[in-house]
Amino acid sequence: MSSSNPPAIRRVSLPPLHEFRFELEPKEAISITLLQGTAEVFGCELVPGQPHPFGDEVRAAVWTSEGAELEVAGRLETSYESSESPLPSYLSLHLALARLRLLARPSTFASNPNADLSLPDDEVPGPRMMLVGERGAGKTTLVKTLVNWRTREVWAKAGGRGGAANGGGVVVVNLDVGEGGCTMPGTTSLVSINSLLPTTTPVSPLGTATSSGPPVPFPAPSSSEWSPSSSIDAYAPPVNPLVFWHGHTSPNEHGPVYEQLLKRVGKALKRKLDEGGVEGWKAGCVVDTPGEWAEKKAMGNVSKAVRALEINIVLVVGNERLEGQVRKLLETNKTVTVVRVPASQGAAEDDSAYHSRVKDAQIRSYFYGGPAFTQGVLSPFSIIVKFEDLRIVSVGEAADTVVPDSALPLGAGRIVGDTDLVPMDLTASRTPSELVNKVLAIPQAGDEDSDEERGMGPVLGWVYVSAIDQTKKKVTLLSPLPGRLPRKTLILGSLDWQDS
Ligand SMILES: Nc1ncnc2c1ncn2[C@@H]1O[C@H](COP(=O)(O)OP(=O)(O)OP(=O)(O)O)[C@@H](O)[C@H]1O
Repeated sequence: MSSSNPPAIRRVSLPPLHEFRFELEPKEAISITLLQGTAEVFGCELVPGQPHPFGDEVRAAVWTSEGAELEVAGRLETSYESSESPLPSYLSLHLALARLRLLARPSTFASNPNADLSLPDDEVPGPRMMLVGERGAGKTTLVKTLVNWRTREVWAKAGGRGGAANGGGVVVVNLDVGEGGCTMPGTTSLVSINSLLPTTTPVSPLGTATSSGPPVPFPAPSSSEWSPSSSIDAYAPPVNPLVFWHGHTSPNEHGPVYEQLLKRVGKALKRKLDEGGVEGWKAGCVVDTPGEWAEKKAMGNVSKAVRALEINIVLVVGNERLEGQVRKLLETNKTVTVVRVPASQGAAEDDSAYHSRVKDAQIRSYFYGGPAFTQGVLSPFSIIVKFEDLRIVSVGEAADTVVPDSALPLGAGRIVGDTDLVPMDLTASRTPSELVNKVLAIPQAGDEDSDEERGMGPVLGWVYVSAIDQTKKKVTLLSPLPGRLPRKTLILGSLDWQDS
């Protein structure tokens, strides 16, 4: 332990099928040690005798199937035991998914050149499941839990840890631009998960795409307050996602761009599932969606995503009313099954201040690493770029400010298309206020590629605008890597952050 002051210690005897739920206040940090029995946090097992650190206002729960004795060290004001855990129904769902994966069968048409093409295709796809639920229903947590159980299942079959490296990992698709998942907020992403996803802080719940080398732990805090030691074993695992930049934290902002991204994600998912070998294809995908989609006015997005991602199971996380609405929405779609699980009473909608603190911490972690329990230290670089070496653009930005189509004279087109790139005038007087503190995406597509490919294609990473000097015609950027920018074109959205 990292300080001289001994921590408050308490024992928790958790009966079978109970949860020990806790919500940390900003200055609180605890460690939980499993003394007896078995227990897990969102599908990731606690290792007996090893202190597991938690901090940074995380809200989580330890669940036990057969009973557990826990030691909780550190100050913790809000915690309680609950006998009303939805985990048994989540476990039944996991078993049902495991069965569907067993029954999945690739088309014989692809492998048999002599197949009779007049017969119907005999492909039985694995589960491609999308979660729908209100904000704070626990969708991301359930995604994490199901993925962890899948990883443990594959490891058990392969005879031990790391077995999933041979394939069989589920593809996690994050359509919730409000949170980063494993990368920057304002993005949609796809990633095949083959490692356990521990919970230590609210940052990087689905792994981390930022580690560029072996993790270097943060130094222990110097305050006399006790704090648990961080453990590299409990870090969010490094993952390698394919990421598309929306640039905004609500799917309703620049809706047409978001819709285009859905189609891109759909195509990328097909490729990703094919690349994962037969076991990966059978494992299918789990898709996290924005809580906004559970509202009646935004629910149309559910059917759009079902079509774009070829979803065959829509999992409603919540009440029967929402289930009824989703069933009605999808009643003409015969290839989709709608099922429901209850939301966890431990899950709660995060208030906007908390949400914004987590968003800031997620952006910070991309550049500086951390929080200490979730990821090691990273050291970003400050780079100065001349105006002439930069082209900062927005995607279809001006389209929102022009009049609607219906108000245009007959035959006249819109000034800017939904996905056109609109360059920013770096010399304009309003530019510093619009640019400083913004996060800019670096497209994978090269400067010679089409506007559409740069604006809507996957991204390499991000830089942050620290300052602009219009007299010297230079922009100061914070970058995860030193040296020249890999692309001249950088894409602006509305994602901002204070590097303090
Ligand atoms: N069983 C539980 N006990 C305690 N806290 C929980 C539990 N399940 C989830 N939480 C917490 O509740 C909060 C909301 O959960 P989560 O982020 O999974 O919901 P969500 O439906 O994805 O929300 P959003 O739509 O806003 O993204 C999170 O802080 C999460 O850690």
